[in-house]
Amino acid sequence: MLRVAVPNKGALADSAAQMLREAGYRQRTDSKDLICRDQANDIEFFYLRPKDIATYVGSGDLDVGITGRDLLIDSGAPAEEVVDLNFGRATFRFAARPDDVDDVRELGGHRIATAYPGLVERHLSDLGVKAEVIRLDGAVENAIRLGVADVVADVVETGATLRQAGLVVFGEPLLQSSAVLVRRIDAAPHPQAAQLLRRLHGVLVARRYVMLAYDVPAGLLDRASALTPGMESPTVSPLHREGWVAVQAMVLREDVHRIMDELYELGARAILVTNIHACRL
Ligand SMILES: Nc1ncnc2c1ncn2[C@@H]1O[C@H](COP(=O)(O)OP(=O)(O)OP(=O)(O)O)[C@@H](O)[C@H]1O
Ligand SMILES: O=P(O)(O)OC[C@H]1O[C@H](OP(=O)(O)OP(=O)(O)O)[C@H](O)[C@@H]1O
Ligand SMILES: [Mg+2]
Repeated sequence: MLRVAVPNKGALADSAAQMLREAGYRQRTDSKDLICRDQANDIEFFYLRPKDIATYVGSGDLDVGITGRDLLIDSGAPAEEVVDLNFGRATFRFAARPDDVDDVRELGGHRIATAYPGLVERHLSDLGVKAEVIRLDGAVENAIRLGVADVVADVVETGATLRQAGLVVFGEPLLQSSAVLVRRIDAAPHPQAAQLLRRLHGVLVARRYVMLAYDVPAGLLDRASALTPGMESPTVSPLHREGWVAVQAMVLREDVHRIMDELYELGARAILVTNIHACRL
């Protein structure tokens, strides 16, 4: 049975459970449950703090897990990213009072408060900067106001928390983070892990693409196909009406309205868009 770590609460928990549901797996119905066994798929989910997930996976106690890229790096665990799951996007940045520090090269000798000390220390050592890293559990923006630190290093999503604390970001982001599937480095192949990965890929594709169907005069098929090349090639079926064909192809969701306009101008009609619920490519 495959043992999978899933965030139990916080910024990644709901989206992770939603994605696993879309991939056809059973998920807990009570947010207090810490384990959910999906017998039919031979897989067991363990709900854990996202900060601990890379540690469990790196030690081999669990086979794979969903966590943040920043948390994976922070842990220093022997685990690696298998796929970007395209949710929980955030940047990880330095911030300080305006007109205080505004360049990472000026960080030497400063006190940096963070809940991600492993990530920050690694970054500073890569830059060759010697600073004091103060490990806090959260609400790190307050550390400056309270005189505990001069700089914070934290997750920034909308920037609202920093703004309210009167802080501004400086320097390049340390990292662009998002939710990722992780496994132990050098993990042996596992059939259920391969199935999980295939299903998650299916969800990612189903979210990014829609199915486009339209009718077009056969003489315009080449030009229409160039607009909708699909994955391998569009499906073309005969229509009862002489000289017309029906076409079906996957297109990127973000492009669909532009493509529909172009198809209509070309002469295509009955242009329909439908969602894809799941797929294996
Ligand atoms: N707005 C956000 N705040 C915090 N973390 C976020 C946000 N958006 C995405 N993330 C990502 O979520 C992960 C942190 O999740 P975690 O559950 O530990 O933090 P949290 O939601 O702040 O929960 P808590 O503060 O209750 O521990 C990181 O990978 C981080 O990059
Ligand atoms: O850029 P924003 O959209 O404001 O989001 C980022 C903020 O949200 C998180 O804090 P959280 O509310 O989880 O509190 P915490 O610091 O106690 O973890 C994170 O630590 C940042 O402070
Ligand atoms: Mg938090």
